[in-house]
Amino acid sequence: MGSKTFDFSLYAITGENYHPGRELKHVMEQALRGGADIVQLRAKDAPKREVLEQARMLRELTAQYQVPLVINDHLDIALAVSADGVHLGQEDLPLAEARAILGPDKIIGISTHNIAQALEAQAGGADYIGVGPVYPTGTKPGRQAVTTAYVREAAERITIPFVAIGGITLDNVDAVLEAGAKRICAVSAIVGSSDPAEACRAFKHRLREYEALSSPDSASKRIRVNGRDEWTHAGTVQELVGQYGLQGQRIVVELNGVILSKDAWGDTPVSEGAQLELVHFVGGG
Ligand SMILES: Cc1ncc(COP(=O)(O)OP(=O)(O)O)c(N)n1
Ligand SMILES: Cc1nc(C(=O)O)sc1CCOP(=O)(O)O
Ligand SMILES: [Mg+2]
Repeated sequence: MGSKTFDFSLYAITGENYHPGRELKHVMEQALRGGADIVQLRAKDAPKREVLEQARMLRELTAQYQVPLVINDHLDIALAVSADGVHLGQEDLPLAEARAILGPDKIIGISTHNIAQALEAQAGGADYIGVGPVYPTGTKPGRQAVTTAYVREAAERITIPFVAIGGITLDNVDAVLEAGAKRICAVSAIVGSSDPAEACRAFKHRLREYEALSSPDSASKRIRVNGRDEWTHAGTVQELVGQYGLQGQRIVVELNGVILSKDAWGDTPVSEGAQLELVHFVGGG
């Protein structure tokens, strides 16, 4: 992925401690199949050489799914594997220094825990900020939760993309979306799930529902997808496929009972009342 045009709603972060006995590649591929639309490699305990190998593997995997890869903490590894960017916390290399090293085209995300830090990161040219930890989490034990009050404040005052993070699960995500988050991030609720693909699909479903609810404008269309009523802003079938996190995957699209060739997706409008079947083939070969 060469350019910085990126947007996302579901951000998946690695966390090897959460899936003993299951390979990192397998777990993250499941997350991508389920619709994660940005991936971060976060390996706090591994030796640097191992982090580099994991980064190489994830670079290849995320490229297959046309999803950006961000490296936590390590700018050198991000550069070595041509990752799309880095994520830095308040104790890490400052944004200005990171930008000077990485240049304007790489994504830089900054963790923030209060609105002053968020405004500073925004003014300093961050591409997105993390807002958290919204809830207490075993992934960062001992960190005080900022609660949904900070999510609400970020939604009111921050104009760059922000992603809510920390203790977010399928049981509490509605409150986070209700507070105004349009992007959410999870470690344990995705990679610690016995079915990361299904966890991602469920998160994406909630994100889509809130997106449609929060912007009931004239572009919102009622459609039926795989037997369920949904709202969408997608103009074309291609956009709809992206909205479902299925870009780059092996799928067949049936629109109003007719199978649509992939070449036609970009030119075929999604109209009010359209009935779609998105048939997703799982497995290799
Ligand atoms: C998307 C996102 N938000 C916040 C963090 C936390 O970064 P940081 O504060 O530097 O803590 P560590 O992850 O390095 O322990 C993140 N990684 N990603
Ligand atoms: C890595 C991280 N950063 C946070 C922050 O608030 O900056 S919260 C967090 C942990 C996220 O993991 P889980 O989804 O398992 O709670
Ligand atoms: Mg860090």
